[in-house]
Amino acid sequence: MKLLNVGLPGQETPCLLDSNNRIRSLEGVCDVISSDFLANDGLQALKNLDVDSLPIIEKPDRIGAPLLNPGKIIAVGLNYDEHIKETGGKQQDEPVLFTKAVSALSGPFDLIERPKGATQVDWEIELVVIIGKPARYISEDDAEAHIAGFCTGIDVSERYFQKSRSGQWLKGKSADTFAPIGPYFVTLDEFKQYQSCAVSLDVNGKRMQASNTDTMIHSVKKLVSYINEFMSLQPGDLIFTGTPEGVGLGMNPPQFLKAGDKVVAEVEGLGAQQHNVVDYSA
Ligand SMILES: O=C(O)C/C=C\CC(=O)C(=O)O
Repeated sequence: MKLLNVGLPGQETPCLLDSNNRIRSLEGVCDVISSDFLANDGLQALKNLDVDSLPIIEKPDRIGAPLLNPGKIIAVGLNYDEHIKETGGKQQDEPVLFTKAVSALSGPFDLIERPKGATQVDWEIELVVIIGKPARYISEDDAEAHIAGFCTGIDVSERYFQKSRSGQWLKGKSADTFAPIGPYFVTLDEFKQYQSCAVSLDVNGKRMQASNTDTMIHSVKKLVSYINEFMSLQPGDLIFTGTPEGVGLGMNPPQFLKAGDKVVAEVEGLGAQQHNVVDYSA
């Protein structure tokens, strides 16, 4: 099943994408697709639905993030060899984890806003895991039982804030609009190929990132289990699984986003996002 939320921020309603890629409303059938929806076994309630009877939405006002109100966003750094090389780093003994503020969440066609004082806003296409069931100290073998599905995401990053403002990476990873996800969330039963899908990102029509999740250093199952060593996971929690090579920081000279740029990002099978970049204005 492909699930999405449609509507202006704060007024989203639940929808699904049918087999002809038409958006159909789930209003009155279930609540908005959110951490509460997953915690309340919302996916189970959608089984045996008569999709053809659901009203079609021809022109949605806006497509929102396909999972609202995540309790936390955990992200993985340096999870592809070529990306480690381009940043001049070396592989760490264990996965690198950081958080992104939940207020960074945004929709798949929303603006990416360069925060006040930003000079080095960078792109990072990523496969995003959506947790479906509570998880505590689970093994890699059990990880899939706790995954609801996947979506496309961009780990937008302000490199100066991340690397030169002291302390943890989260300073550069958390501005509003820095975690766009969607356009839809594909449930695990329809997306078993998560460890073998193409990922790409273009800036102003030029391909910057092109890789495949089969080159991740730490697999999705490993990451879910590894994160669980340090914290429990709850329905709706998001895991950004790391970006491959081709970020602006790795270019010579480095290249960053400026107002007016256009970013297109896609994980194969999970849909494409498109964003215009603007500067923060009060
Ligand atoms: O130079 C570093 O220390 C790391 C720079 C970028 C890595 C990153 O942000 C990631 O998510 O991976």
